[in-house]
Amino acid sequence: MAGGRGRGRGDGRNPATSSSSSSSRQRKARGSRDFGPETERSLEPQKEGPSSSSPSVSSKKPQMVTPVLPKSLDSPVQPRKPLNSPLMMAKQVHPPKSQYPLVQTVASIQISKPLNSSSASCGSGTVGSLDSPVQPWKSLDSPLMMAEQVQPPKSQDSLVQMVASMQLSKPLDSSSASTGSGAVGSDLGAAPFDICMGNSKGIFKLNRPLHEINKEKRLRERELSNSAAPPQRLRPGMVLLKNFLKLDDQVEIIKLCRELGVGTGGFYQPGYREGGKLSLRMMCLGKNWDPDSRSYGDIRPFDGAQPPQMPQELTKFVEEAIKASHDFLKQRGKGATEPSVELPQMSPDICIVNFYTTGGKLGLHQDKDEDESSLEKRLPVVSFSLGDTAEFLYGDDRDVDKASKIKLESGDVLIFGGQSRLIFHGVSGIMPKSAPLMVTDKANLRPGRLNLTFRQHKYEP
Ligand SMILES: O=C(O)CCC(=O)C(=O)O
Ligand SMILES: [Fe+2]
Repeated sequence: MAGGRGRGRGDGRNPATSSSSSSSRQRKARGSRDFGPETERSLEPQKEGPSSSSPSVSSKKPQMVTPVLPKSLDSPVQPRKPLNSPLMMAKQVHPPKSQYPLVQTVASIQISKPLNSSSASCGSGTVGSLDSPVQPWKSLDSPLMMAEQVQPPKSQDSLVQMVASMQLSKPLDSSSASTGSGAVGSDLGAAPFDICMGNSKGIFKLNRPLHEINKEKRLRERELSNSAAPPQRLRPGMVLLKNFLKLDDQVEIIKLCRELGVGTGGFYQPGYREGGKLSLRMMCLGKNWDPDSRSYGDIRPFDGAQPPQMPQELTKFVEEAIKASHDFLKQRGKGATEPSVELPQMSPDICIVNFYTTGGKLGLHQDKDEDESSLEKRLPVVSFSLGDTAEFLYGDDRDVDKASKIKLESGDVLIFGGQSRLIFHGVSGIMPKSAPLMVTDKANLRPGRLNLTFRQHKYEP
C-alpha cells in the first residue's frame, strides 16, 4: 500500500493538538488519502457534549463491556438491512475482533434507536449521534471542517453514558426517514443510507404545481444550452470535462449507485476510532478503502462486507472520459506533451463513491493509497460529479488559502493524473438546490452531491 511506504506528508500536523495514541499517530504520519490537520484538530475534545472532559479513547482503550442499559436503551435489536448476508447478520451481533475497541463495545450494546427523523430535508454535518451541536460549515480553515467530533469516552462507565446519550439524543441523520448508515463508531445496526428519496422509480410522485413544472422546463433548457461548455486544462495532467456526462447517463449512474449503496457493502458514514466522522457517506467498489488505516483491502473491517464489484457500465464512462481528454489535449498542437504522457491511460478497478448532503465537505488531502505501481505511473484519478454543485479546491499544498477553486457541477468529469496525480484537493462546500432538476427528478436523488472517484489500484503492463 502506498500509505505504508513512508510517503508521509510530514507536515501540518500539530502534535500539541492531537489526542491520538502514538500508534495511531504513526499511522497518520504515513497518511495518504489523508484528510489533513483539520481532522487531527477536530479530534480535540469539544466544550459541549456529554463527555467533553473525557480524554481520547485511543489513549486508554475501553474493553468490551456488557453494561446494564438504562430502560430507554433496552429495546429490541434492529439488524442492519438488507439482511441478505448471513455474515453481515452475524457481524452485527458479534462484530469482528477489529482494531475498533469502541465499535466493538458499542456494537455489543446493540444500539437500536431509530436513526433518523422523518424530515426530508438534508442536513448532514450533524454530529447527531452524540447529541453534540451541529457543526456549521464555515470554511476549510475550521478545525472541525473535516471530521465531526464525537467525544470519546473516558472509561467503561463513560462509554455507557455515551451510548445512553446516543440513544436519547437527536436523530443521527435528519435527512430522511429511511436513512441510516452502518458506520464505524456509532451507527452500527442501521439500515444502509439511501441516496435517493422515497421510491427511486418515481412511482409515488406527487403532482407538482404548474409554476414548478415551468421552472423545471426553463432550467432544463439552460442545462441543455450549458452542455456546450468546453473542456479546460487546469494544469498539466489536470483536465476538467464540463458537462461530459449526459443527463440520462447521470440518472443511470445515480440509480446504479443507489442500488449498490443500499446493499451489502453499501453506503456508510466513515469514522475514526477516536470518534471523528467524515461528513459524507461512502461506499467503495472493487476494493474497500479504509479511512482509518488508509489502505485498501478486500473487505470492510467494521462489518466484514465485501465491496460491490465495479460495474462495467461505469468503466465504460471512465474510458470515454479519458479518451475525450486525450482528444482535447491533442488540440494543443505539436510542441505540447503527448496527451497519453501528460495523462496516462488507465483502466479503473476501484472506485470511492461519496455522497455529500448539503452540509458535506472533504478536507484537503492527496490520494496516494493506491498500489505503488499505479502511483509510479501516475495513473489518473477520474472523478464524476452528480447532483448538487461542489466547490472544489486544489493546489500544491494543504493550504486552503493558496488553493484554487472551481465549481464541479452535475455531469462534470475531472481528471488528475501525470504531474497532477498527487495534488491536494478537497470539497469546501455543496451548493444547495443546484442540481439539474431533470436529474433529481428522474433519479429522485436526495439533496446533495454524489461523487465517484475511479482509480486503477495496480498497474499491470
Ligand atoms: O468529492 C470530490 O470531488 C473529491 C473526492 C475525493 O477527493 C476522494 O474521494 O478522494
Ligand atoms: Fe481524493
